[in-house]
Amino acid sequence: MSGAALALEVRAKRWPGATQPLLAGLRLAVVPGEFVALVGPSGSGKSTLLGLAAGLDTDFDGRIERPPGAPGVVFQEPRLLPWLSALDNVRLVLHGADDERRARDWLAAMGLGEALGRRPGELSGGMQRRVALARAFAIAPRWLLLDEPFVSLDAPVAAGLRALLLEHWQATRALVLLVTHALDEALALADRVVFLGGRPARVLLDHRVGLPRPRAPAAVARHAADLLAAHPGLLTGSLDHG
Ligand SMILES: Nc1ncnc2c1ncn2[C@@H]1O[C@H](COP(=O)(O)OP(=O)(O)OP(=O)(O)O)[C@@H](O)[C@H]1O
Repeated sequence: MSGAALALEVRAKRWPGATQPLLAGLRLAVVPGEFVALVGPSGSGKSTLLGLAAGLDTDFDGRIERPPGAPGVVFQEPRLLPWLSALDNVRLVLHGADDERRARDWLAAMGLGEALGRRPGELSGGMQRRVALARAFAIAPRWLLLDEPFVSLDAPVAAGLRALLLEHWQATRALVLLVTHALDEALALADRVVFLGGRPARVLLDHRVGLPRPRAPAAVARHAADLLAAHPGLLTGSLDHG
């Protein structure tokens, strides 16, 4: 595996108190420049796996190779510092003389140019998520870990942010691992969609999307229908793995 890839090998991940591992026998590699979406039913361990990838959780049996540098991470909860303005939440991760300008530019790109001085408590949930995205992109990371970054946003806002993510990914060729429960979102964005499921959870299917970009919603919907027809039970994690 190339030194800049993300390679996850999880022989077993068990949370304290659980009778059986949540994840077992799971292997997943993402190469530089690749966009991989991780899809699976609620509770299948997607966020747990992202925590292992990020190195935030080291309590597991297995091995992880990471790309150099810190990842840009967006959690399900925006995790902003409540006492800092939107601008300062982004500036916090930046260094250098032009940190304020870069933070302003990223927040403006997220449509938050008017909200720079507001604290997280004065922002809607969707606006807080956009600050978290700006913070993740602003460090120009070689790798991005995104946990349901577009969930519970208004549809047009989510669509705009997906387009921004794709633009950023294409410009930087960062490696992206995106957790989502939405198959259409995964197929619209990713090069590969990796389906988790079973108990303990493992990779049920590693699917190369192969649709040309840009991807029209109708083409994505057709691809999703074909995939589900070929693999019934894929989204409930009950695929017969043979
Ligand atoms: N900090 C924790 N301590 C103990 N158990 C945990 C912890 N975090 C997660 N779990 C357990 O792991 C299971 C899977 O959680 P996880 O959030 O990884 O799944 P998920 O696939 O991301 O789910 P969702 O799609 O609902 O976000 C949970 O049902 C819970 O039992």
